[in-house]
Amino acid sequence: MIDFFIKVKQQEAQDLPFVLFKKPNKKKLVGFFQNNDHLYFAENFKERGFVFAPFDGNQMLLIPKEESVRWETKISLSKDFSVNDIEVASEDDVDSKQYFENLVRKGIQGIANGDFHKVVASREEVVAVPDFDLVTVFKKLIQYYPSAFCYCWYHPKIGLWMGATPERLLKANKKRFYTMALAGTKIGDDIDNVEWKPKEKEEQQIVTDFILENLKDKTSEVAVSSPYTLKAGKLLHIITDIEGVINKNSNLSDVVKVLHPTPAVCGLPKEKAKAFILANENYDRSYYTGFLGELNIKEFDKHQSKSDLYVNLRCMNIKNKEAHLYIGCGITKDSVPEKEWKESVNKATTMKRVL
Ligand SMILES: C=C(O[C@H]1C=CC=C(C(=O)O)[C@@H]1O)C(=O)O
Repeated sequence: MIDFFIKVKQQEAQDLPFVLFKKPNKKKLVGFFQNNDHLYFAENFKERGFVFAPFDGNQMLLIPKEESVRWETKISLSKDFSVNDIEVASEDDVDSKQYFENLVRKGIQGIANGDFHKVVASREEVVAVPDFDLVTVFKKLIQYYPSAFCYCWYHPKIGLWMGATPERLLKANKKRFYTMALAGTKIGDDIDNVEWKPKEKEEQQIVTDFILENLKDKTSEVAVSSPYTLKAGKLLHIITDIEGVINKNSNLSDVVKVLHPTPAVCGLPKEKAKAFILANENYDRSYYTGFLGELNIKEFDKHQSKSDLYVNLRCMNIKNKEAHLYIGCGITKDSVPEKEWKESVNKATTMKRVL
């Protein structure tokens, strides 16, 4: 069998769609290589393949299982992969900083007016990448972020996206499901010695409550963990695990509709926060804060099909020798615009480190 990355290069040379991905804390790298350049869509979550869905709208792209070949390989993670911290906030950022801080202020005002409890404000940052090489960058991504879902997705009619996300949207195996409530951000890597402030704890509890409340009539036997700290590169977040059973009269599609877009990427209540985002952010989120992953995939030796979907965070779109990075921050009544800007700068380094 030829080398996995030679297969990737061949697919790239033929300008055909593909996706490469590695799940959190796993060493298996998987590729779905589509046989033609059609654009396929998933409509009802009954399809099989790899789905790539935008933040807004229902056009979920699909690399169908029956129109692609699946490859896998084992990767070895080098133990001390040293990641240099890079200075990112510069004078050039003054306009973006001002724009973003104003957006945060508007969000805080919306909360004060009672329009919503929480909203996620985001921005786009463009970095020149004249010598971009997909395989080199993807290899760094999987080395730097072993605990993330790392992916590289390409379609000649849509473009190239890459990311390393800490947020799982939904894992479903027949009727059993798992999801997480994620919120709060701190710089650091010591998960045992982190002190979360009441503001962050409260922000995360709101997310857990939202998920439980909204899944109530679609699921049963729901179990909830205590909140704990999750490491995502140089950042830490609070998460709560939630699992249970999807009711007989509900299905995967119903559960995804409840969860997406999650309060970690949109806000609460969902529709009002979404309307604020669409009206006030000065760019189109496109696939950032959408979701992606395997849909109804049967593993080699097992008979059950599984879906495993992630939220498209800490990601970038490569076009015309530029990397478009996307970064967002959860805004609550206690947010401070300058601090939220700094948090967005820290989050942007997740992708900048691999470029
Ligand atoms: C929206 C993003 O992060 C979300 C996920 C975790 C923590 C978040 C926060 O603390 O604001 C965000 O809700 C992003 O990284 O672009």
